[in-house]
Amino acid sequence: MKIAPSILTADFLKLEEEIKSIEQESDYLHLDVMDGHFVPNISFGSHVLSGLKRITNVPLDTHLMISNPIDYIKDFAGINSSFITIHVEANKVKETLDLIHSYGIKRGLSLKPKTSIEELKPYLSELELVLVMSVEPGFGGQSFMVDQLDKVRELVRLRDEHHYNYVIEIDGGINFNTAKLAKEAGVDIAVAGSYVFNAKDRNEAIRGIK
Ligand SMILES: O=C(CO)[C@@H](O)[C@H](O)COP(=O)(O)O
Ligand SMILES: [Fe+2]
Repeated sequence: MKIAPSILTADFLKLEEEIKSIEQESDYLHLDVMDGHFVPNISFGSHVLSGLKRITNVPLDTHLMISNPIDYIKDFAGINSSFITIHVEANKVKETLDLIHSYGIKRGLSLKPKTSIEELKPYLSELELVLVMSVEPGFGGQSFMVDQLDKVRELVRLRDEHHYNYVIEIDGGINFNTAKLAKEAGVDIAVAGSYVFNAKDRNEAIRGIK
């Protein structure tokens, strides 16, 4: 299982140093973009992220928790992210996924804990990533919702049955114990924010999860 530390819990006054402190063991850098409308919190936008590629070779994994992602895909395409993930509860899902694809970026689709997997089904054949939220989106440091692993198991089943190409990512409340459950359910990439950034030895924490 790959690990994508979320920089949401990093100290933004020394972001470069913070990224250097985890990049040795990180498979992706997970970037949580929040608009204060789709979720009750505001984080950062493409301008803040635009220099990341100059300071790290770790591939970027962008998670857009915004209501109208179509208006911002051009800006986020400019940061050179490997994946851009939008939410199925956002506006203009199909058009936005097509736009992400037109930039040669891998398309991700996420769902909130209360959203049924049925909502994803029309899009699964065209996705490179499905992101299962294991907390209510908006904040780091929440507890893992173990019932969301049923969605992971169903996504594995659907992928096998229809030969889909997506990887399965899980996001929220990942730590040493919950990562094991995620791996057993079939997760390919686990996002870990507070567990990594609050650890004394961050690379050791990531190695521990792996
Ligand atoms: O997308 C989100 C929250 O909305 C996540 O990526 C969190 O930032 C993960 O933080 P932890 O739950 O691991 O602290
Ligand atoms: Fe996230």
